Amino acid sequence: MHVKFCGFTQLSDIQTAAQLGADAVGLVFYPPSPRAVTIEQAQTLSAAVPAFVSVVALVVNMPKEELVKLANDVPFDILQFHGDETPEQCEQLASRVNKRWIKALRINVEQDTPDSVRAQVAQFADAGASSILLDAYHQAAYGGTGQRFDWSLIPHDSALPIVLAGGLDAQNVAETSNLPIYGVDVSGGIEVDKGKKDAAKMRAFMKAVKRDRWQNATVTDAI
Ligand SMILES: O=C(O)c1ccccc1N[C@@H]1O[C@H](COP(=O)(O)O)[C@@H](O)[C@H]1O
Repeated sequence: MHVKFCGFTQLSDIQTAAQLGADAVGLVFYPPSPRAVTIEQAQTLSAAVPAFVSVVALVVNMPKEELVKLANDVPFDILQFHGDETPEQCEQLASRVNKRWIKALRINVEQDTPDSVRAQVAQFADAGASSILLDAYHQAAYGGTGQRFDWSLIPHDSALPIVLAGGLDAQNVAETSNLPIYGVDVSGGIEVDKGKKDAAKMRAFMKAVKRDRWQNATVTDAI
């Protein structure tokens, strides 16, 4: 199980996340978010991330010119499109800045089914996404709402590895162990305040994921 911690604004928090073994750390480039960072903040934060930890730039409907400037100014590894971007837009924007990308789909329990989610994933797979992130739909926010969705809507035979997000924390992450997912992503569940992470919550989250991972490991996994 891979772990992404998202929404960093403070240097000590991102250093702690890396020390705890997070696979990826996310920076939010969406000004309305309470977790948004400036280019200058992002430069400082990304410079503190060691080798083998990926820096993810989360954007929401960001115009091309702004994205080009972001990619020029901030070293990051992966783009996370978390808005209304179509597969074609994601493909064009990501290729313009030469980055791998993942797309967040916001699951609406009133409308979505495993088949409709699978079909959307296939479209983003065709467009070149590396992974799909599934988050809860909220009518007033693009993400970071702390809300879960009905996990039975996660398709089993997805065309892309699935990262689960939305309302995860150290208490509930073990419940994800039998889901058909590649990783988990958390923001609010490791915070004391929006954008301010809590070292104890990050540690508890990692322990819960890794404990569960090794309890369920097969011999092949463990090699
Ligand atoms: O964190 C934000 O403020 C945010 C704003 C706009 C889009 C996405 C955002 N966060 C992402 O939302 C999911 C779930 O967050 P949570 O764990 O439920 O708080 C996660 O990918 C965040 O990175």
